[in-house]
Amino acid sequence: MIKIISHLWPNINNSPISHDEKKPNVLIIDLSTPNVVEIIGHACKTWGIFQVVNHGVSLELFDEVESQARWLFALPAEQKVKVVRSTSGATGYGTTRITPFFSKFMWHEGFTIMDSPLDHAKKLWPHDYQKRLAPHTDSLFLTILHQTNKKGLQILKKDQGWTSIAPVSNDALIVNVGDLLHILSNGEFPSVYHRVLVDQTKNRVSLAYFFGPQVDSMIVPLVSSEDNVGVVPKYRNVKVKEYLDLKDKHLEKVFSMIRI
Ligand SMILES: O=C(O)CCC(=O)C(=O)O
Ligand SMILES: [Fe+2]
Repeated sequence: MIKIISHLWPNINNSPISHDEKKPNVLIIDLSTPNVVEIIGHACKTWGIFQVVNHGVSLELFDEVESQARWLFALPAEQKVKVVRSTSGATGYGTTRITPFFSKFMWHEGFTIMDSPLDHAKKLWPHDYQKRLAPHTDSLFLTILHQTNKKGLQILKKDQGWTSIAPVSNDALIVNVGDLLHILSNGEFPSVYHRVLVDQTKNRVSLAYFFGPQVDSMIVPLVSSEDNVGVVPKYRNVKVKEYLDLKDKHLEKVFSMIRI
């Protein structure tokens, strides 16, 4: 599933939301390194988020995607709502899935593409916004993010509070662990809690690729390998669809509902 997200601001001079400038030593991983698998495993255990460089995706492709995204978001509202995502659907134009859990909508618009983005046409664009993307974990295995405005993404790091994560270069990708990998790894790779603050003076476009299994797959905590002798599963087996439905209803409480 791919989501293109935009925070487009009118030309106003409101003071920008301040961003935490702490420089975290989040791992920057060169994918051509020989022991890259171990390094990624370490990053998933310690941070749940890391950056990758030397991934083979060209800067030209990112530039092309960004200009297509800007063109898409600049379309008149009447045209965009023709592909509005239905309340139960995953694809099309609209707000984030976490929106129903917050009293205010997030100021952000997105196009999500899975099979066909041309799902249902229904006008439901909200009018009351908050100027950020609220704290959440991503639901699938891994999220791969490309951001054109380097500021805004923050993760909640134990003992450090909200910590900014900025890509090291224009073509660096940020990768973060999602809930299904958390369950699959029996909590060894915890899904990372993150949010996005938006600077009102700048447009922000981000491209998120959510990597996950088919919805009818069963997620089973991996405890049977040689390294895991004696380890008991912390979560019950759960079908992807069931997990996503539970999360839609209960958001963060979902882990406690499948915990053994
Ligand atoms: O825009 C970003 O940098 C992150 C977006 C995000 O967290 C999401 O879509 O789940
Ligand atoms: Fe996210």
